[in-house]
Amino acid sequence: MRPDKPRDPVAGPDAGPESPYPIRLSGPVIKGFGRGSKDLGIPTANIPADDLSEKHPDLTTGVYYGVVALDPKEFAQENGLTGDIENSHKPILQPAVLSIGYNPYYKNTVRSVEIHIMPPLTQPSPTAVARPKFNRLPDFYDTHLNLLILGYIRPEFDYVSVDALIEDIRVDCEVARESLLRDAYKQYLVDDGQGASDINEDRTWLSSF
Ligand SMILES: Cc1cc2nc3c(=O)[nH]c(=O)nc-3n(C[C@H](O)[C@H](O)[C@H](O)COP(=O)(O)O)c2cc1C
Ligand SMILES: Nc1ncnc2c1ncn2[C@@H]1O[C@H](COP(=O)(O)OP(=O)(O)O)[C@@H](O)[C@H]1O
Ligand SMILES: [Mg+2]
Repeated sequence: MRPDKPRDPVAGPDAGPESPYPIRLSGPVIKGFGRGSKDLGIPTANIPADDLSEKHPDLTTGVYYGVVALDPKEFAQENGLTGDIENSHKPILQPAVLSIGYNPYYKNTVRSVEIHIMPPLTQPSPTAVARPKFNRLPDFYDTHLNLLILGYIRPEFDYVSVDALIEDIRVDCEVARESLLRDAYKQYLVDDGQGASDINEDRTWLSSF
């Protein structure tokens, strides 16, 4: 059960991702149990755990933050910065919070990798308030997704109620946002021309489909 302790506002070192991060995972968006939207009001794009099992078999289960991109050939997205429909070949890099594991509240028997895509960090955070409306895009099942995991937030827990689970995920969104807003992490989302070559490489990888 979740310990009754206050949560830290950020996770991971301010100086930037520390080994084993960043971790690259890819896959097509698959169907989960259909609970994210229906029970929680929090859609999560599920990808197969195969890539994780192959490349990082020892990665601990838990909640993480990072950056995702969706293949623009399969899913055309509105660019949050301009309001234009982005039909070009340039994918949009988006902040994300994710869960890797067995969802103890639901007692799953197979490990899932589930990603909630958050709105651009330039927009006000919808999850800064209690009982928020979580970010919702049009469905993009089967779309190829690239994910760069940048840091670990917490272990998975069981909860006394669905409301307690939703509230903890709301705080996860805030922790992910504040963590990604730090200078050493922002560069994974936005090319400011100052990024080190390894960060530029990771951004290029994110956009490669
Ligand atoms: C950021 C985040 C944190 C989560 N933390 C937990 C958790 O601590 N315990 C848990 O049982 N499930 C957790 N979940 C998983 C939800 O229970 C899961 O998203 C939901 O069951 C939807 O599953 P579905 O995609 O199969 O429909 C988390 C999900 C997200 C996005
Ligand atoms: N912000 C978002 N983050 C992740 N997926 C989203 C988002 N908005 C819409 N979706 C869509 O919702 C689907 C996930 O909903 P969910 O209720 O978790 O169903 P499932 O159990 O099939 O994963 C994703 O596969 C995606 O197509
Ligand atoms: Mg899901």
